[in-house]
Amino acid sequence: MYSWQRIFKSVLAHKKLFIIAQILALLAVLASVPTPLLMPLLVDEVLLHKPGKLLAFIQELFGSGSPLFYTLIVLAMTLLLRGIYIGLGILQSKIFHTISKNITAQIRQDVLAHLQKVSMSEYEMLGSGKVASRLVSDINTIDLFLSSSISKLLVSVLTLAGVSIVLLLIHWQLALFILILNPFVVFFSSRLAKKVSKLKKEENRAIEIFQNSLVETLELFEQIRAANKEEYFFGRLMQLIKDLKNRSIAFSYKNDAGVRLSFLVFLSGFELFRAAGIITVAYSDLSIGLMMAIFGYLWVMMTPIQDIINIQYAKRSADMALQRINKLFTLQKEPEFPALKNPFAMSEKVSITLEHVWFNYGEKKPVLKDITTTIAAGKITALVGASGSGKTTLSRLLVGLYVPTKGDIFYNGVSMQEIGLKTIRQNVALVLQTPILFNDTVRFNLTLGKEYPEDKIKEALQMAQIYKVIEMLPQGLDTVVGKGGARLSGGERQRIAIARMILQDPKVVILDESTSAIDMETEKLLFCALKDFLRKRTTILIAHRPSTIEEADILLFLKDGQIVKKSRFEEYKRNFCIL
Ligand SMILES: Nc1ncnc2c1ncn2[C@@H]1O[C@H](COP(=O)(O)OP(=O)(O)OP(=O)(O)O)[C@@H](O)[C@H]1O
Repeated sequence: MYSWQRIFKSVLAHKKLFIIAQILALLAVLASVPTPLLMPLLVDEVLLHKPGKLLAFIQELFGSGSPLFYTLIVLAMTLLLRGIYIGLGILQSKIFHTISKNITAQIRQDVLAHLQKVSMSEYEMLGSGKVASRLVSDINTIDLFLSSSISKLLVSVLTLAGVSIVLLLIHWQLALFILILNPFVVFFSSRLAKKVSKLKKEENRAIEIFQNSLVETLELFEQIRAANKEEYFFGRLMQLIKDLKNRSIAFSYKNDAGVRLSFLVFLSGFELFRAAGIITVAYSDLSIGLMMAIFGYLWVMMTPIQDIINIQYAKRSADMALQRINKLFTLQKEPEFPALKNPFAMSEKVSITLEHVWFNYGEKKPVLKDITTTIAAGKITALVGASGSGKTTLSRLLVGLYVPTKGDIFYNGVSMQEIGLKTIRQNVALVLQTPILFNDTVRFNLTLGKEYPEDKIKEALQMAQIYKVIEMLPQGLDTVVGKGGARLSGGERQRIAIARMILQDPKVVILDESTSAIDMETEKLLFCALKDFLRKRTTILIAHRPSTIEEADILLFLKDGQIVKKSRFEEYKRNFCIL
């Protein structure tokens, strides 16, 4: 979880950079504070012929001259100081941005590192749009606040302090009047900021809902069109756009009104101070030049005050963004079992034993109920059962995507709790019915980034009965398959997934309806080619087509989450009608 305390600790972790930037900020302020004083002093000392310290300073350095000479010298000094101020400002802002980008990149990495370990059940509840918006816009909001606050807050406070000192030295009564009124501006603005933040929250919620719905509609577009439901789904999106628009209007104009109102307060104060300045000149010894300098300082004060106000706005948005990011950190991780033993390394073939295995998704009723059975090593076991009986759930447990709610699973007699889920997933491969491919090349979809010799890839493709298809593609193995593998047929995608599994060379193979989209003839060829490969391993076949499970040595019958029968295929065929 990230708190502001933790984030600012990370800022301080960049100690060296942070100190350099603070020194630059201090120097920038030192260069900027005296600047507004220079030109107005010329009014008194040159125009009104009351020579003072500035003129004496110029004469000592550059000698005496005409009013034009003095004005040009002061102009040059003013521009130089302003140039130094801007230059130092750019440097320090670069440093502060580097610090804040480092921190936000770290937050992004930490969120991703957490998501990587989140349990599957939590992951299923997450919308990808939701996570994307949190990782992109919420972290940007934090970045905006961080970079503006750490870079501008100190400069603003120092500038205000410096200006206050100069004003007090010029005319303390007028200065007190200005300085006492200014906090009211800040207070009034922060009250406005609070009100606006509520609307911002609603706007963000509307953005999130719209984004989730948009992503889902676009992803399922083909199904939506096939079901003739474009109007319904796109109509829903239109409604969400309207909702978003209304909330955005409410937020943006009120936000704008808030900013303008606070500016109005400032401007009113500004005019009031100017009036007070003229009165002070009329009734005290304040010179016209110094009055003009005070007017100049009023402008100088405007930027830091506005910056402080904006930082408050940014802080409120960033608070909410941080809350949403922290919600991602509350997602439960999958259990981390220590990798104490590796039964897969010990022997060629692996048996699997389930002991009183129960499983339920979240708070729902159990899907698997007290399953105790053994899946023999080196055999092909078919899992048979009605739709919804729990076959896929069982295979997810065997591959270590979920862990049993109660009971345990043993591989060659070693509990999964001593093997670790990572080792299990390395050695147990699950091929799904509808594999979704990466929008990348066929090669990447086969290897997932791991290096394999070309002949191994070819062999896997041949075994999976997909080599000829790939050969015909315009760029062969380097052809990009489209989003989710859209440029390939369902059966081709299934065979690519099987080829990937062959390359992975697992000890246990689970084929969950993974040949359902392949014609029976190719399926037969596939199983013939896979025969030797599967015989050297432990295989679990899930299929509804009797022809697919013909090769199985043993059939396990699942009904309502329980194993109700174990038999051979011949027996199954004989009792088909009874079952
Ligand atoms: N991620 C999930 N969250 C909640 N419930 C789930 C989830 N996946 C499956 N279920 C429920 O678990 C039960 C078993 O589903 P499972 O997919 O394991 O059945 P199956 O035997 O493989 O079915 P099919 O033959 O149709 O693929 C079903 O009632 C299903 O609604």
